[in-house]
Amino acid sequence: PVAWGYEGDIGPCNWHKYFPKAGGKRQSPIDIDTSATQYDGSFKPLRIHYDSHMCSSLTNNGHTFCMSVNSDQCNLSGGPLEDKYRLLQFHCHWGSDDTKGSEHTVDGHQYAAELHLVHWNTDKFKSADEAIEKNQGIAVLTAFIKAGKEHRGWNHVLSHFKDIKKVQGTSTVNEDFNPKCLLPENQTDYWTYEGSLTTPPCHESVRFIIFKEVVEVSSEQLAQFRSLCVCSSRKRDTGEDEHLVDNFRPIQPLNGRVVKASFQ
Ligand SMILES: CCN[C@H]1CN(CCOCC)S(=O)(=O)c2sc(S(N)(=O)=O)cc21
Ligand SMILES: [Zn+2]
Repeated sequence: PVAWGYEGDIGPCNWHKYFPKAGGKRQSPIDIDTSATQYDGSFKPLRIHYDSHMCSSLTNNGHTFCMSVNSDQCNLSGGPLEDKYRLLQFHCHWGSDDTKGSEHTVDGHQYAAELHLVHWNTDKFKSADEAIEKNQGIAVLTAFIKAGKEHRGWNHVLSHFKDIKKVQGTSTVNEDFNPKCLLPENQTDYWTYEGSLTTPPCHESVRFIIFKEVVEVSSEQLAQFRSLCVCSSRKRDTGEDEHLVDNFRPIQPLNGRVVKASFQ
């Protein structure tokens, strides 16, 4: 597999050389210009049904932490979606400090981090591997994160981070944990548009659903995101660990796409 990252020669400006979709016309993330969004009154209520007995495993894949879920009871439908989608995994993007880290921006404002709950279309496709390449294959529920009061739900995830500090570390999460607790209270106000995976291979298969309400976590909790390392061994020369930070892709051209709003 081709190595890619967020800085230097393997950074986002060069992804298109090995991952041609990265140069496509409906790429993500984007800036949400709230003066140009269009209210769509036709959306049905979003239906987010997760069970909390889903056993899952947390991995550091060198690009983010990834909580993979293997429960067929975690489903998403309604809102702008025509089909039923199943939760595959969730992960985040964050910065080297609290002033940056989100992938999408709102009127040019970047948040400290961004949560992605990734779902695949089980009505149209037989596997996630198939769905990630197809239009309408993926739906990503997205919440912005800012520094503020401590978020107790996040501690269930962060308590496993010591096991995944190094790349390819994996930890099994068995306790009753429902990822719905990571979403904002208001789940009726969101923006939505058609985009892509924000990492290689950048398939243009994603419907983003981005909540307007921002979730607060403490600065100490954000610092724990930054405790993850990007490699499995110590850096050769300095002997220092290289920490996983600024794992967000720059915003991409809208190319005429319209961002819809579920609220006026
Ligand atoms: C580091 C690789 N990130 C990929 C991994 N997956 C692709 C391969 O899937 C195999 C079944 S994914 O579909 O889970 C996915 S969603 C997003 S994002 N940031 O746009 O929400 C990135 C990625
Ligand atoms: Zn993501």
